[in-house]
Amino acid sequence: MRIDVVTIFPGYLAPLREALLGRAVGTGLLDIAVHDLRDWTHDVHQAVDDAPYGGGPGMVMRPHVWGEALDDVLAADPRPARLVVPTPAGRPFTQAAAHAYAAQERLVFACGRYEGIDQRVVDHYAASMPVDEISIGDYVLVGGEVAVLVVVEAVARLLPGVLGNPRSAAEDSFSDGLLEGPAYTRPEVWRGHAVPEVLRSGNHGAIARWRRDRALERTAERRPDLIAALPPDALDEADRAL
Ligand SMILES: NC(=S)c1ccno1
Repeated sequence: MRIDVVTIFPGYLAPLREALLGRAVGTGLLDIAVHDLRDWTHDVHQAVDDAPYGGGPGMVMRPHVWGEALDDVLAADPRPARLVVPTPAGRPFTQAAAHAYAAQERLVFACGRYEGIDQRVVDHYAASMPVDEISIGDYVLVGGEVAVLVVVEAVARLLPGVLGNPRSAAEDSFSDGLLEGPAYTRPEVWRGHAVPEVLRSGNHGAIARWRRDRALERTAERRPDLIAALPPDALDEADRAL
């Protein structure tokens, strides 16, 4: 997979070269290119924003700079790309979306700043390629860069070969529509808190049942919306008896 990120703060994306993502790049599983939007400005001030039509606070990022940048970035690789624009006004980015993105050959991220990118940029490219305006949560950041780090990590870990144990991704929170339950490791007792006995029993059936029950309880308590969204056949008789 190739990932391009266009931003006015390339340094914000440095973590993409670290740890798991850095190894994925090093082994060729991931190809990441970060581009400075200001490289496509032509004025001495390298202006990328201007006052909003209709008035209001803040500045809006100028369409012609973005158009020149995205034209060049998209033309740099023949693989079909999906343009992804993080914005508080976007559709929620979910684990399902992460899996969908992991199947893409190429993702191009446009990082907005200020009050965002002139809407005509999204509208223009949406006429010729898939474009997603996505949000990582109901809060407002200073720009899209941090959201890109979140999305790229959520996607990259799903790529074959990136995680040491592929079962980790298969048993993620949300993989079965539920939150993951609690996890424990040694020592058996820590500051008077003992590991649940069933986890030390070696009874794999009982352990699986206990883990499922704890996941159902946690999800019902913290995210009842996920329970409500489960398909009718998702809960078996034992689940319903909980
Ligand atoms: N919530 C998201 S994705 C965002 C982007 C910029 N500010 O907030």
